[in-house]
Amino acid sequence: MNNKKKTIAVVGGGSWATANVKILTDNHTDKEIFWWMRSESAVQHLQKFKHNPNYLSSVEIGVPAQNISTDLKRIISEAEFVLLNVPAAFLKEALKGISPADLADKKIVSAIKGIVPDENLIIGEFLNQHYDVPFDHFIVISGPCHAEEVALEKLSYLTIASRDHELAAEFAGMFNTRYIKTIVSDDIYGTEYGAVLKNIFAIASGICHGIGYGDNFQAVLIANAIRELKRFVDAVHPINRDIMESAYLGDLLVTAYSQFSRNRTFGNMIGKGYTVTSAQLEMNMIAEGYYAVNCLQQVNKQYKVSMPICDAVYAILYQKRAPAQEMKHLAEHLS
Ligand SMILES: NC(=O)c1ccc[n+]([C@@H]2O[C@H](COP(=O)([O-])OP(=O)(O)OC[C@H]3O[C@@H](n4cnc5c(N)ncnc54)[C@H](O)[C@@H]3O)[C@@H](O)[C@H]2O)c1
Ligand SMILES: O=P(O)(O)OC[C@H](O)CO
Repeated sequence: MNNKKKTIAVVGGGSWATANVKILTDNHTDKEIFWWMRSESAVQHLQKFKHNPNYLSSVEIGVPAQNISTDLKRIISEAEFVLLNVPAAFLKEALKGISPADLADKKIVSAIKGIVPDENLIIGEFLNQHYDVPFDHFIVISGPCHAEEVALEKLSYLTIASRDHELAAEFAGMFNTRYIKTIVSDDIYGTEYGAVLKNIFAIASGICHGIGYGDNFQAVLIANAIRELKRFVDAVHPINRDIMESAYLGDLLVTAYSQFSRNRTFGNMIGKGYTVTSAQLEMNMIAEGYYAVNCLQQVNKQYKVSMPICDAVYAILYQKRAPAQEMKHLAEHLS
């Protein structure tokens, strides 16, 4: 394992980027952190007051002022590891000034739980096809972990997945803290798609709650959701995986039940009758599952997996079907 000082560029200015900066700072590995975000006013606020003005503003930031910038090319050029936290829907836009040469020889870590719209690619595939990032240089961070609980230093577990076990272990070493434990995996496809799907299922859970279904129904919905998740990831990347592990079932449970879940909150508003636009405006946060369910419909044309929960969410969000009617129809197909 490589013991020299690590350099890492954190890309994104939202809750998860802020939480990851905190974890990296609290971890004791010798490292220098660089941080990019698109908002100049947020950068200036961070440099002056050492807090992100827009997300997790209680977290004190220890990154030196000169290492925080809106110049993505410079921030990336400084680092060996690049940690992406931009919602998938905005990733293309965020990387538009970046060329494959800028990412050559970097280790790219995705903390994103989404699919790139139009391309319909998960992040590892997108970086490989558009930026020549080899899969051996690619790492995924996932698992049941909300940024808000990181800010509170509540004990959490993250799964670090890479085809290169040593690389995953090296990165996990940069993430372990008193309140973060890491699990190493080699299942990048299952980990990425599992995280994408759990967001869609959390929207379904929120919609059902908003309509008025109770805990008894929610339990059945989630039991069906984990089977739907398994069917899909096994079809896309059939390896021997235990779907009960934290990266799959754990992440589904936290997002479907937590008060901090963006996707559940968004779904709840839809169930209560908000339009998609008004729910999005109300939140100031991104529900990845909204974008993902549209992409997934396209991806699943190839695999033809039976996905009744995803189909119901798609029908409500993109075909303007009435939530109560659609969920009643779904309920007849659950077991
Ligand atoms: N929040 C969490 O607890 C958590 C945990 C694990 C993974 N993630 C993943 O991290 C990624 C980032 O999510 P988050 O929770 O930090 O987001 P967030 O909801 O906290 O913040 C929204 C982010 O989106 C950016 N954004 C909004 N509109 C934009 C636009 N038009 N163009 C470019 N950027 C725009 C904002 O600047 C901000 O960085 C997502 O893929 C999410 O699934 C989040
Ligand atoms: O759990 P949510 O709905 O806040 O989703 C955001 C991230 O995907 C966290 O896993």
